[in-house]
Amino acid sequence: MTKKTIAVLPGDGIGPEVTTAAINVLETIADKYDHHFTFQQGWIGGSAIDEKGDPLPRETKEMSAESDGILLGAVGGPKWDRLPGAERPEKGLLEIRKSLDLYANLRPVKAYASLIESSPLKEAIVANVDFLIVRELTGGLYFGEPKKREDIRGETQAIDTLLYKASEIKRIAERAFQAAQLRNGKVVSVDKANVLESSRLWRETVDDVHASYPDVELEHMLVDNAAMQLIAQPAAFDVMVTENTFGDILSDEASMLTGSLGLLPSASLGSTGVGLYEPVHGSAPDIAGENRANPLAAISSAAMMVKYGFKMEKEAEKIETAVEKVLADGYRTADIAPKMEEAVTTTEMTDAVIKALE
Ligand SMILES: NC(=O)c1ccc[n+]([C@@H]2O[C@H](COP(=O)([O-])OP(=O)(O)OC[C@H]3O[C@@H](n4cnc5c(N)ncnc54)[C@H](O)[C@@H]3O)[C@@H](O)[C@H]2O)c1
Ligand SMILES: CC(C)[C@H](C(=O)O)[C@@H](O)C(=O)O
Ligand SMILES: [Mg+2]
Repeated sequence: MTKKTIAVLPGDGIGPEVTTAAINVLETIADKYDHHFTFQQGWIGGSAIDEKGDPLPRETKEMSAESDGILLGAVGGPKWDRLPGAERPEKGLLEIRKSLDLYANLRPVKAYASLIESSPLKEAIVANVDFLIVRELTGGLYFGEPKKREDIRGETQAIDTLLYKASEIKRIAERAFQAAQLRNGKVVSVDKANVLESSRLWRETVDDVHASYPDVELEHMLVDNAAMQLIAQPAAFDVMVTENTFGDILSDEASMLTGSLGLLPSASLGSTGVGLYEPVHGSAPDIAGENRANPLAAISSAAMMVKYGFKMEKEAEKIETAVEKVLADGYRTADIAPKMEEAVTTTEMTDAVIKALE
């Protein structure tokens, strides 16, 4: 019996609904394969501000650091939108990523065959889409200093700093080349090297790292072109590596190649051993509390946890196959349902996945 302690940080909006779904799936897996998973809940985001006065309370940070893996829902919502940057729910998420040095955010983008075949969404969904976005997660505009507002001659101005050290670029490039070696051997590095100094360093560093991976093909692409190529020929991508902000935007764009943002999982990995697993989507305040959210992104994030965090390959595959099966069987939450009246709820979709695991 393998024992694992999982820190569960549901957060805000649909976060609690989709993390509950993922926990139910993980409990089924534990029963089936004779593992023992202990779940410890912690506050993060807006609900943590309300309960503890801090978007990342110390106890959440400590519990997460000591866990074997962190399962996160989403943070944020209109209730906290007017708070200053340093006090916002999103600050809790950025702080946990930074404090655990989770610099490599893996965001797989894969179209399910059954969604292409059986859904009127088929024009949006593109066959053969199967690539991995490797997003740098602890640098760039999100963290660079100075980051502040100031009054200059009676006018307010705001500064964010896009800063990258060569060492930060090197380690994420290494992750991308290694991922490509396990896939189809092709990396596209996305930057804005025609304008940004940080991107010119990015490009040079990626080229330097590439010298150690001669078996991997490398192409550099400007981010505006990449945004277009993702739509024009998405099946041509294998691994895309990019900086924090570009990766955030391009992954939401890429989600629509699969039909919905509610399908995309992610793993944030770093140097400390503990990983954080969360859907790419946010707290979806427009559907929160309605049992309408698609839980598959969170469930697939749980699959990434058992695969990357616990090295349980067959358990991960079991979850992935169950997700494929429920889609092939026609289960559709509202975001992917051809007709609203045919949509299943979050809990019905979760129950279908659990049934498919048995
Ligand atoms: N990792 C995170 O915690 C995270 C990620 C993105 C946004 N956010 C936060 O979430 C809040 C809302 O942001 P937003 O509205 O721009 O983005 P969002 O991702 O929450 O929602 C965008 C759209 O996608 C839909 N959607 C998202 N997830 C879905 C799911 N699982 N099933 C069905 N539909 C889904 C929503 O209903 C909405 O229409 C903001 O406060 C933002 O900062 C948090
Ligand atoms: C909520 C926000 C800070 C976060 C990000 O930009 O990293 C989110 O959009 C994501 O994609 O995880
Ligand atoms: Mg995002």
